[in-house]
Amino acid sequence: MRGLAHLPASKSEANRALILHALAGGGQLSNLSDAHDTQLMQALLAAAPGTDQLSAEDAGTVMRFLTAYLAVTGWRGELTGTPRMQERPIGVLVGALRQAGADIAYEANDGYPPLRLGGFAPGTAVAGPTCLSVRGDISSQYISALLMVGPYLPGGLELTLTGAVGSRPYIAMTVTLMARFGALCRTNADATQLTVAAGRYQAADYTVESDWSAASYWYALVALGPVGSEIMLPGLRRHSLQGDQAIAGIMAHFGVETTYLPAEQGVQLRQGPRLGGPEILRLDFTDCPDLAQTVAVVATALSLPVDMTGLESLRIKETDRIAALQTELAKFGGDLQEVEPGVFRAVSTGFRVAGQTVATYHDHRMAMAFAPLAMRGPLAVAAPQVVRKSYPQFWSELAGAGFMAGEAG
Ligand SMILES: O=C(O)C1=C[C@@H](OP(=O)(O)O)[C@@H](O)[C@H](O)C1
Ligand SMILES: C=C(OP(=O)(O)O)C(=O)O
Repeated sequence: MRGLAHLPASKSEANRALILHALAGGGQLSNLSDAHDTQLMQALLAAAPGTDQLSAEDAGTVMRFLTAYLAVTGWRGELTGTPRMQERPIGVLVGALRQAGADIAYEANDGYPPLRLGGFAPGTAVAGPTCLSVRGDISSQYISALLMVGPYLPGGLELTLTGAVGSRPYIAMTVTLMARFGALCRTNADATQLTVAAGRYQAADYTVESDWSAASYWYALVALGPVGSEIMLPGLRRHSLQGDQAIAGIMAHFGVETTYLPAEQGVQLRQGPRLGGPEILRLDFTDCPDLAQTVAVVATALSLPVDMTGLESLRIKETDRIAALQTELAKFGGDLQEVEPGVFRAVSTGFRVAGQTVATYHDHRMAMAFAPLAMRGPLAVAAPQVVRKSYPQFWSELAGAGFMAGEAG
């Protein structure tokens, strides 16, 4: 395996920075990637003033962050997405924005895109902040979207989170980036209430970090590769804003050692001894749902059973990722069953890689999570171009590392 792989920049950081930059009206953003979700956010922000028809395509962050941004900036028009996006819920966010004074209607099904935005008319005689309350167990993207427009709501925003809250590191990332652009966001002790001061963002420069979610596929390659496999990943930081940095700790269980290089040069991955542990490892993906597919594939391929929890949000992502994993793992002799409510056990039933074709369900992570199985035998990936959503160079980087990228016929 080649010694170095290039990662894309984080689409989560980039799409927040783009919204904050648009509201601030200045500053220099560096290391924006050519990932489609990032390119799309840039293109739609630029196009919005001159059009009344926008499509967020299949990009969750674009759909949710733009809904809030367009609402408070008084944009009028239709915001839609792919057929799959029209199945991904947005009712919690729309409900909150309506309460804040946004005119938003559903064009087809209640609670789902496409949306018709008809302007913003917040109350005027407000004493204190705009108080909104949202549940936190469907998508943290609603919360990030509301926080980012918080300074522009009358009196600022007091946001109460109810119930279980998933993907918390993404909320923390939002708060940190808002601070970079000069907005003050305070959190109470149990992190159920977030208060954003009214004001205006200030122009700021920001360099987007490389993407830890994308790094997870290189961790998988090292875990499944021959003894001595190693790879360097430039651009990853020890002090990351990304919750998917959790992959470093998770993959230690599968024998991948992470070394942070000096001066934030990146990380070096090396296959080493596996951490000892219980017979069946238990891992919680509540805070890092995008890592679940990578880990399910590695665990089954290595015959190291894992009980996976916190997978609830996987059903409403680019595809139903639990169903997709179950179908595709079964082709190789892997199994993912719900052994008790909310606990999915990933196990091998005689794992073998021998020319199977992986279906990808319009989901970049299905393609990239299964690709490392090439370390164990030949396989084909259907519709490989799905990777463009977050990691357009994935196949060329794999080829550079010694793999022949081949498309399924
Ligand atoms: O805010 C973000 O950048 C994201 C939040 C997560 O979504 P949920 O909050 O819906 O879990 C994650 O799965 C997605 O890829 C990116
Ligand atoms: C869930 C994802 O993206 P989004 O929700 O932004 O479409 C993802 O990239 O895994």
